[in-house]
Amino acid sequence: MKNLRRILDIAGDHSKHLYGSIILSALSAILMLFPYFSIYQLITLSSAGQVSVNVLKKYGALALGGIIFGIITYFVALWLSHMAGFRVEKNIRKYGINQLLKISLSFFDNEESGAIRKTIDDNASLTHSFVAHNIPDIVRSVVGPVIILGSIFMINWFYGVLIVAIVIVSLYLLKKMMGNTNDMTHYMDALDEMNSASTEFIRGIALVKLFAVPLTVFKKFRASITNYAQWALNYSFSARRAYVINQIVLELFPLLLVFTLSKRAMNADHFAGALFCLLVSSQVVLLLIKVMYIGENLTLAMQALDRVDNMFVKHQTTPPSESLSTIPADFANDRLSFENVTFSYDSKKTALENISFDISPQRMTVIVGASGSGKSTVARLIIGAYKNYTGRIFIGKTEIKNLTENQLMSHITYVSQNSRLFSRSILENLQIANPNASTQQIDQALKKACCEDLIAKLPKGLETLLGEDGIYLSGGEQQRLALCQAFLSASQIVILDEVTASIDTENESQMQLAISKLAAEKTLIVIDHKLKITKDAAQVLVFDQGKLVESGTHKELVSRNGKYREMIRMHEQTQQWKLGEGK
Ligand SMILES: Nc1ncnc2c1ncn2[C@@H]1O[C@H](COP(=O)(O)OP(=O)(O)OP(=O)(O)O)[C@@H](O)[C@H]1O
Repeated sequence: MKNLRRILDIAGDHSKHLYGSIILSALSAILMLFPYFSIYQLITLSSAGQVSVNVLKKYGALALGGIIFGIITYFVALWLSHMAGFRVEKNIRKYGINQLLKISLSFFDNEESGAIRKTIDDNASLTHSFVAHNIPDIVRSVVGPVIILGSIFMINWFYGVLIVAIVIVSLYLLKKMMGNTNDMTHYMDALDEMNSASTEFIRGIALVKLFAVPLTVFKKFRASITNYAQWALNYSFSARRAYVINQIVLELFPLLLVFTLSKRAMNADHFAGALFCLLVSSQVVLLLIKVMYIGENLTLAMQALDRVDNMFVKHQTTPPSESLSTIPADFANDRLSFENVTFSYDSKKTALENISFDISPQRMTVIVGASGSGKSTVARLIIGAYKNYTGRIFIGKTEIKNLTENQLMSHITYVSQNSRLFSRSILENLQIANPNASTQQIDQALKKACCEDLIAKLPKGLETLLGEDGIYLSGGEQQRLALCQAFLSASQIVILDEVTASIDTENESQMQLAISKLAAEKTLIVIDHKLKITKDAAQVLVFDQGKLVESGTHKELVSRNGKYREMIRMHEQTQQWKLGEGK
């Protein structure tokens, strides 16, 4: 009942379709019993010699009518349950997307996008099929046996008691057959893990072909299949004893009935009653077996709902205390400062250690360092993705721990090297950064972001739909449009995280030009390993193994014989090697 309530809540205004489906399924179960009732009546009447053509026609019509209307009402019930099922599926997806919008940014650091989509999609369609197909079946499987039992009691109380005893034992065994719920949870987890590993496998198959590597590199996929097989086996084995006993118990009633009949003196009335009970008892057996399978689907559907819920639980953002969050930070004019900040993603390794620095408003700060030195982690802490650091991060006098992610993100634009556009028109994509931007503002932003040539070559300019007619933009072009979004947005702080990392030289030079224009308007923090724009920066922060080892202007840092100078020297060397190779 609790589970039904949960599904009705998700169905929302379509719950009335579900109620309709339940009522019609019950009606269909009753109608489908009419043929048995007709047979019983005919045998009883024939023993009294009262069967005429008219009586035969009457009960024949009753049986046929029961079957026809039973089928029709069942189809209508299924139609209604499908309507409710689709709404439940839609609402679960909607819930998933709403949760994604509310969830902490750290969530996306830890979960693969493919796995998130699969969890929402798979579990939404699993719940859909339960609502659409299994709910009408559950109703029929419950109503049918109740009516059958009632009529058996009316005919012969002894048979009634016998079958009730069998039903009680069988229900107990059915519950046992659901198996160990713990095994079931592991089984579902293993299934999910295998699904995402298979997606990864399919994605990587091109690399396997290109480099002719053996398939054994997909150890994770193999391990996930073995793990799934193990849990599938564990789960099935945990139900096997109850399953076998239940099958025996369910076949018991017809056997006992035949046995009892053979012991009694038989008159026509007895014969009619016994035949009726024998016929309908097989229905009870069939329906109970159905309950057994549906019961398993119910557990799966409820676990599917739990899985969508649980995916988000540990990343739920906690709102800061009301009094502190209302203190306004002036993102345009205040300094951004780290005071003795230490942070680790897990207990194994410290990602940032005792970091302190000041970033001046409306200036460009460039963060450099080797891979894994902690550059992106600084950005993630500024946008509030993680709050479990020690030390303090301020914008002006406001500690950012006391601001919600939404408050922070409405003032900060974060562009990463993975920023991608939606499959909508370019204009719509740009308007995401500022829904009220005028045509003039958009034109200006395109100009500043050096995107005019990019738009000019598209068939419908700004109205061009991405993804349609095979129109796609390269990663570099998408990054340039992301910069245009940064110009358009009202954010005063812009963080560019390795935006030029994997783009071609033409896009890169356009972007560098755009970045220098952006630096004139906003507080700009650029994470860059190519060391190409450090000369224009007001400040360069040099990171090494989670520590801030140097800071200053490019000129100051070059004059010191430190880490930065070493990086520049190595960078120049690699450039020369490249040139040498080309000769
Ligand atoms: N989500 C995460 N969970 C656990 N550890 C992480 C996570 N993200 C980063 N790290 C670790 O934290 C350290 C700093 O990572 P970070 O991404 O900040 O480095 P980075 O300097 O930006 O490197 P890159 O230039 O390669 O992006 C590294 O040791 C990295 O392995």
